Amino acid sequence: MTEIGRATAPAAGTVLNALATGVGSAFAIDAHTTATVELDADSESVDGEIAGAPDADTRLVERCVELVVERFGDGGGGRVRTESEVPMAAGLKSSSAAANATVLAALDALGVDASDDAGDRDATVDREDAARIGVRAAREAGVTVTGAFDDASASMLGGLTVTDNERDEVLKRDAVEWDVLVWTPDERAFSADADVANCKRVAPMADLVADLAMDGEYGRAMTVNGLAFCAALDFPAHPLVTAMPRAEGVSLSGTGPSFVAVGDREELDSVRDIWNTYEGTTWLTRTQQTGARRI
Ligand SMILES: Nc1ncnc2c1ncn2[C@@H]1O[C@H](COP(=O)(O)OP(=O)(O)O)[C@@H](O)[C@H]1O
Ligand SMILES: O=C(O)C1=C[C@@H](OP(=O)(O)O)[C@@H](O)[C@H](O)C1
Repeated sequence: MTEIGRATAPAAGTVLNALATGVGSAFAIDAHTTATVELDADSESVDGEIAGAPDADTRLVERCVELVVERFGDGGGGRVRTESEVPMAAGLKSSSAAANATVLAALDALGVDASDDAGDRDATVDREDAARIGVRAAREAGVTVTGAFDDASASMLGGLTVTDNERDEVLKRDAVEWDVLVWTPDERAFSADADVANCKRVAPMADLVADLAMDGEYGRAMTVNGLAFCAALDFPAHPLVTAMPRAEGVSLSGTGPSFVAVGDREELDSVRDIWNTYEGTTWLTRTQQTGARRI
């Protein structure tokens, strides 16, 4: 018998890149990845497919299904297919969105409820733990440096999180209501290929960003993060400088190449006019508060 589950999870933008110190911060945005999982007791393996990207690496989502079946199921394999609005390897946490959607879809196929509502007595796994399954799969598939629990928790829970990626713990969670401007150049930058040694050199700035974020000064935190990581990862500073007078915060997102600016819509519209002259795609979205869910 085949059991089917479906779920969706949002992408995210960066406040603090965790590659310097292991502490990171991210916020969910309104662009989503959807996963459909079919579990089959007679099948021995899990086959992944990414819509529109036949050559992309499917090990992350296959491992997510395997880990869920190992922990909550009774053997077997199946199929997972993702469809995504999130550009892959562009710094917008496509990997976290795909992993979270897949974990929730696999749980859904097994009839396991995932909820972080303390009053929900039927919940078998809370959403933070569900995100940790995706983080484990990302480590095992080799698509991450720190595990990226910052990105995974923001995508799973919605809103903004600050996390310790060595312990996979949420240090702070907050709701943020921002318009978000994104510039995604055409090139791609896989996190696993990032210059980690150079990121570690900017650790004193990462500590400052963490302090600002823990104090709720997210905009200034982001901008300091942007200056530090553009320098460490050799990305241009001009998208930051042009946005700084108008945005509440602006940063390189993750290991790039996308940039994100947050603030008021009218101010971001004028930044958009400038970023529109850059090659690639400039788009407006909003922060997302509810995180991942089954559908
Ligand atoms: N829609 C998707 N379906 C399945 N796997 C995905 C999807 N999007 C991304 N991934 C996985 O995540 C990897 C990219 O991760 P990463 O370099 O961290 O980029 P990002 O910053 O977008 O998360 C891909 O190589 C692939 O393994
Ligand atoms: O692999 C990792 O451990 C991380 C990758 C980066 O994100 P991207 O995957 O978006 O580049 C970074 O922002 C995050 O804090 C940690």
